Amino acid sequence: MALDPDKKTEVVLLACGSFNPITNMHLRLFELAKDYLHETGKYKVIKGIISPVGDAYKKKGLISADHRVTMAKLATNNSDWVEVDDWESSQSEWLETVKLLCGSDVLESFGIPNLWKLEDITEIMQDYGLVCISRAGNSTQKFIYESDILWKYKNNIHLVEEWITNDISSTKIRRALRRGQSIRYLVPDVVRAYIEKNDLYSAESEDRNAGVILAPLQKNATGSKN
Ligand SMILES: Nc1ncnc2c1ncn2[C@@H]1O[C@H](COP(=O)(O)OP(=O)(O)OP(=O)(O)O)[C@@H](O)[C@H]1O
Ligand SMILES: O=C(O)c1ccc[n+]([C@@H]2O[C@H](COP(=O)([O-])O)[C@@H](O)[C@H]2O)c1
Repeated sequence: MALDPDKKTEVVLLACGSFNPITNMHLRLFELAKDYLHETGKYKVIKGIISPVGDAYKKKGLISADHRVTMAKLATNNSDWVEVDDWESSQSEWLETVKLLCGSDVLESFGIPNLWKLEDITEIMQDYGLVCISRAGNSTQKFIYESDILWKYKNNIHLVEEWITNDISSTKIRRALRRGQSIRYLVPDVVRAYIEKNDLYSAESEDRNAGVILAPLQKNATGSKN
């Protein structure tokens, strides 16, 4: 049977990360990627999934997965296509990522020695593809030219230039909170209320996992990775 050339490929977008806490920009990533893919005329985005990383990732300042998942769920409650999956966050071991929607800092992290397994990057690129939203100040295109593996699979990388630039990051949200500054209009109101009610971010919480080597690198150091 001949394939229908007008049939659009259905796409599920998966975003991994700490979401510590989730911000309006994380939610914008999905809208930007969906608009971009629809404008190509080839894809139909049917679902978006947010998968917060588990506590075993041990990134500095990472508060408990329970809180991070709850905030992500509150933030997506009124979305009709983006939802939160807590499977990854509830695993006792840190897990490798296999397909994704990401910001360009994550794409650039592919180049950090021993952080990602080469076979994982290859699988993501070859079998699933990647939608990358460029972050203000990042020259992602140049990075793709300079990386052999990214260059090889460049046709599977959808680079979305974010022309309404917005440099919100979770790090900046936590910093503002430590300084007693307002985070209103930077994260969804329900997330802001949850952070305040549970007094989630402080100088103490920022010190969590201080001095711990990130899980992927640690795995590598013990020889179980690569
Ligand atoms: N302003 C932004 N523009 C483009 N991508 C972003 C932006 N903020 C976050 N992302 C992307 O969202 C995903 C999840 O990010 P993560 O949870 O690490 O948040 P973050 O804001 O980057 O956190 P941190 O400040 O702690 O690094 C990653 O793919 C990251 O690149
Ligand atoms: O799969 C891997 O090898 C891998 C290596 C490094 C990072 N990751 C994922 O990338 C995400 C990075 O999140 P963050 O908050 O550190 O920017 C997080 O979801 C990690 O699990 C995944």
